[in-house]
Amino acid sequence: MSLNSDFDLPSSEEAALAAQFLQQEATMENTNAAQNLQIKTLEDKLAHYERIISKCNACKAALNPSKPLKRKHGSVDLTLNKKLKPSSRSVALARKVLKENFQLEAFRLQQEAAISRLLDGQSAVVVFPTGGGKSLCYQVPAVAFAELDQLCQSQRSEGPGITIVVSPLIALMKDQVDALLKRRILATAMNSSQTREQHLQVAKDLEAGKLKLLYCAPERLNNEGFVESMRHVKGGVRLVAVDEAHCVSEWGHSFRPEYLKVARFVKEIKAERVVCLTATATTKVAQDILSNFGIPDEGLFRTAMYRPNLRLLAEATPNKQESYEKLFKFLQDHPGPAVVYVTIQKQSEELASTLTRKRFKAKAFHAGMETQKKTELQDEFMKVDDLIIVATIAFGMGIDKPNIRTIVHFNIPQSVEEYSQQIGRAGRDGKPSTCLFFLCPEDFYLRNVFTYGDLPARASVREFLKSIFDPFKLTVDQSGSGKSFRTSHYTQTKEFDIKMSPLAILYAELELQFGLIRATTPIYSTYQYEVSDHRRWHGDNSAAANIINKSAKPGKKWYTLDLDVASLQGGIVRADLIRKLNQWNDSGIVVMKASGVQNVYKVLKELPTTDAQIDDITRKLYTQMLDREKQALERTKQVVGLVTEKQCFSRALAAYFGDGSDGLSEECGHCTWCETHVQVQLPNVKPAPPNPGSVDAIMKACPIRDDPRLLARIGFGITSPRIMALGLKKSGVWESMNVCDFPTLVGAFATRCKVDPY
Ligand SMILES: Nc1ncnc2c1ncn2[C@@H]1O[C@H](COP(=O)(O)OP(=O)(O)OP(=O)(O)O)[C@@H](O)[C@H]1O
Repeated sequence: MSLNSDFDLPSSEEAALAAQFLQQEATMENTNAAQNLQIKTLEDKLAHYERIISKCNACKAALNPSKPLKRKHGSVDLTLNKKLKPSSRSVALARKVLKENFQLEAFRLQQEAAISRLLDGQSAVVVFPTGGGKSLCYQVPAVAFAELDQLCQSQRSEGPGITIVVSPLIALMKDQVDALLKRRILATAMNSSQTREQHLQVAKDLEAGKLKLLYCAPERLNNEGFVESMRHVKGGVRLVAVDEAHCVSEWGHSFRPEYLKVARFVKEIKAERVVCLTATATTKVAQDILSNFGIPDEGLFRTAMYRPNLRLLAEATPNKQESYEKLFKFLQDHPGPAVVYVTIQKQSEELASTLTRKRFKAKAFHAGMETQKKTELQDEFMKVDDLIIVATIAFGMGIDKPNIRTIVHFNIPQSVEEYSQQIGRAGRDGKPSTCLFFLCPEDFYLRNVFTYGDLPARASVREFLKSIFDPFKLTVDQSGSGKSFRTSHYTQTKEFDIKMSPLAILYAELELQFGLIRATTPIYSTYQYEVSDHRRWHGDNSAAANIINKSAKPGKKWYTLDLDVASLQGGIVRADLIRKLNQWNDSGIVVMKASGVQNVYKVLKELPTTDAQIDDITRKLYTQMLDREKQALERTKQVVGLVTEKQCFSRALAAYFGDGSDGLSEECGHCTWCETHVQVQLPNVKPAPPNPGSVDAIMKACPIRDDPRLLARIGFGITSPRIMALGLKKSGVWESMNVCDFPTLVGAFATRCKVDPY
């Protein structure tokens, strides 16, 4: 079975691109060509929207602040009284902005309380369900700061400053920015999908103090240039909004190490306040977020999870074939926009074509598809009311379709959080909608493949640490102020058989927990260029140009330059060579592209070098990794338990998130348990014991003896960078023991290899 990662994480080249952009920025200023660039400016974009608005009377009326909307609620005082106490003033200001800039009548849930706390200068954590309106909690303050300063008579000579929104999804950023621009609120995003010109435009807008909101991915916070520019941004950073803030917590279902650095960033840039937003936080995760950002308990705004219009159903089947039959029937009985969630990309393709053959209008959606195709599909889904999307988790974030009538989980979701987030997309219009969760013993295999796939062998972690702590690999910084080392995460995953995401966690722990290193702006190792203007290219006789031309290897069309080799051979610093290449590129002499991202780490403390020191760190890190694996197993149990225990599903879901279930009686009356009082029971299928013949066959196919986990992975069917490199996936023994319990399999190989299982 082929498993493709379906997580739409921002590209690891994101930060590297930013680095390139910042390096290029200095060069651009001196280049005449730069002034001639046809840049699509923020003003262009706004003018475009202005043109649309000017043609539409409804828009004109709604957006024209000189003609205030008729007030439905007479109590809102739109002429703000400067003498009001801070919180009443903040409430009045927030309501004014909501009406005038967002054309909305009243706040929902605890929006008003959270926003006025922020306007009063304090930080907050907002836990609202999907579609609850979290975005307004930072967008309203971002707009309100200018007027707040006037009211408090604390106007800043440099302007009202900006709000930074840290968000993991590039597609989401774009939607939000477009929506804000339509409302004439100046917002933009900095991300890897942008061209260099767009990056430069953002820098200019920042410099001019025009922007109200700037969206970026957490990876950007590793970029020293970005941190520095935010430290000195005009008017200061008034607010940092952390979207998907559950990623901060190691207890969360999608912990992302880069998120741990957000709190440090907030301190370093002296942001005035923070708002952390999430749709899914258990009590433990919410506490983790609060403590990470030093926010007191009263800063937590959490609303009830219970959605009375959602009917939560579950069905257990002995095999997948039965689930198919039941799915067809269910979709026939429940027409309307639907999303069927599956675990892997291949399944989404296969199930979509099966449904099409059965005459349903169904289409697959997953992270492996081209961006344009995904956008088209999302647009189509928004427009029509009879499409079934068969999707992996890649679908849904930012989809704000009010009338999704049905959500089906065709496989077991990763956690209660994921389940809750996905069902939360149904029935946003408040109308009755149905969610069906299929369970079948086969599905546990897939979940286990994911769960057991992340933990590397202990020896791999040790070897990795030994390698990065190697004093001979350290280089003295160009400033002479300290030492640093460079690595390629991509190469290291293969070298040490550690997957990308646990590798990133290891680096983050070394940085944040042990304080040994600090990630800085990543760099490119390889540049390629194609000459467009030979006359000017030949005419450049500078030292940097000569070294580049001497070192670059010609190809059919492109010259390839290994920057380190060129720098070493030519005796010239990398930065000078990059500057020259950028200059050529900017003035149209060459067309350039860069590749081979290298992560750069500054060494902050003396690195451990003795065996005992390295063993000690390995032990600590590995214990944490084992704990994470246990947590992942527990998450599967919890999500299955939610619908297989004798309990009201809605109540159990609310309780999971520590929600008092206001308005929810003992039984919701519209879940499988409440409707039938019959427990959903999974057939009891016991794992098979390891087959000695298959164990022998794997030992024969793979000579590795110091890594029983790797041998067990071959039998179970869990890929790893080394397994891929050794081509073991194509061997006859691949997945030969996928009916066994994975830890038992590791034990069996450990016994055969006479080593410790972990
Ligand atoms: N007070 C309000 N009155 C009316 N509509 C609102 C209000 N607050 C938010 N909305 C609308 O609700 C929809 C969902 O809001 P938003 O995208 O901010 O939700 P969210 O909590 O961020 O959801 P998700 O978790 O899916 O990202 C948007 O269309 C938004 O305009």
